[in-house]
Amino acid sequence: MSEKKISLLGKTLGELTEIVTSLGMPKFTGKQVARWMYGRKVASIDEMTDLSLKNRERLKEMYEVGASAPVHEMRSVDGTVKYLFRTPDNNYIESVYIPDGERATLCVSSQVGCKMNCKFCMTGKQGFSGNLTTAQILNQIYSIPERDTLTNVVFMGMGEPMDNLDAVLRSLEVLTADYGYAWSPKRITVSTVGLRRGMEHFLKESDCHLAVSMHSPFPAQRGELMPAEKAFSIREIVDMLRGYDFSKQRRLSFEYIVFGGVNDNLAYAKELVKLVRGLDCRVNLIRFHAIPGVDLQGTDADTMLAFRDYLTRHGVFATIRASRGEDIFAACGMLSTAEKQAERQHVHKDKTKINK
Ligand SMILES: C[S@@+](CC[C@H](N)C(=O)[O-])C[C@H]1O[C@@H](n2cnc3c(N)ncnc32)[C@H](O)[C@@H]1O
Ligand code: SF4
Repeated sequence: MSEKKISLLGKTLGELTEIVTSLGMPKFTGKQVARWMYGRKVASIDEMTDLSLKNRERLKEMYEVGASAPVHEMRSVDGTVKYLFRTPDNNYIESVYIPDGERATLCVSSQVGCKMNCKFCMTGKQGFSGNLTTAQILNQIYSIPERDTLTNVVFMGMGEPMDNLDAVLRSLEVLTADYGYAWSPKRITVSTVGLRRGMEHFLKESDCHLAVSMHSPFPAQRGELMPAEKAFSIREIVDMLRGYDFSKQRRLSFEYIVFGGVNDNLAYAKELVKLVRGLDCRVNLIRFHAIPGVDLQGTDADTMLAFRDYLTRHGVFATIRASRGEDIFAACGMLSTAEKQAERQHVHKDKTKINK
């Protein structure tokens, strides 16, 4: 994305209409531009051939499509592909394409780094560098080669979506509106550590699925793993969620990384059942992807199965999430961290060369 021109990618129909009318074009041109952008997914304004040449030239003076291809990709033996996008300020964000039979899910990032500092997360270790714009969020979906095969999008990449909610909501509007991708909100899941104001706003403004990262049903232990617990605890989160209807289209799930010897015995399963009793939800058990310098490990397959079976027997629908892309820096934030480190070493080497 060039810095000089403004991206059309990420603009809502209202904004596109405002842009074209301010340039003296008729109102309906806004709809035409939206169709070229989100329906045809064009690479340039020149391709918008039902706009007059004069109008395309006028639009090009200040605007561009604003899509930019990934700078790096890593392919796993299991078909998973990790893409790395560069942001204008030379940071990196990751998106992961996960094919699975008839489904193809893209896991997208919402921020560069993250403020939440969860103990087990590589993105958290990076600290926070900035929010992604709506254009940068949508570009991850717009600019991968598999874009036309996607069936689902999950906001489970780098960053905390509820901490960049305006941009996330605008990207959800474009993905679900008739003028945009026209996807059902059932194809999209937004994952969060559980920020109160953000969740309330999200639940009011969107019909997409919600996933809450739980990782422990005990507030004290959760607080050690996830500092956000101290601002709004898992008990308060669950109480708040009881006020919403998840029995119909919208789904509520809890993510639970099963750490060996930390939160994997049945006392935790028992407390989890107690915590979510009466709430329409499911629990996804996740394998931990080890990250350097953190004294946590995953649990074994039998313990994971026993945990799932306990939940299921006690009325909580639970699944074990298949671990994908183990061979390509599976943990979110690993690839972008590696890229940034390599770049720093390169700069360092270049500087030492100059100094010699
Ligand atoms: C990277 S976060 C992004 C969304 C949001 N910030 C959140 O925490 O829910 C998506 C999911 O990945 C999980 N996660 C983070 N680091 C992980 C790791 N090393 N192994 C497995 N899952 C991890 C998080 O707990 C969360 O459930
Ligand atoms: S798990 Fe989510 S909230 Fe926690 S540091 Fe990572 S990206 Fe941020």
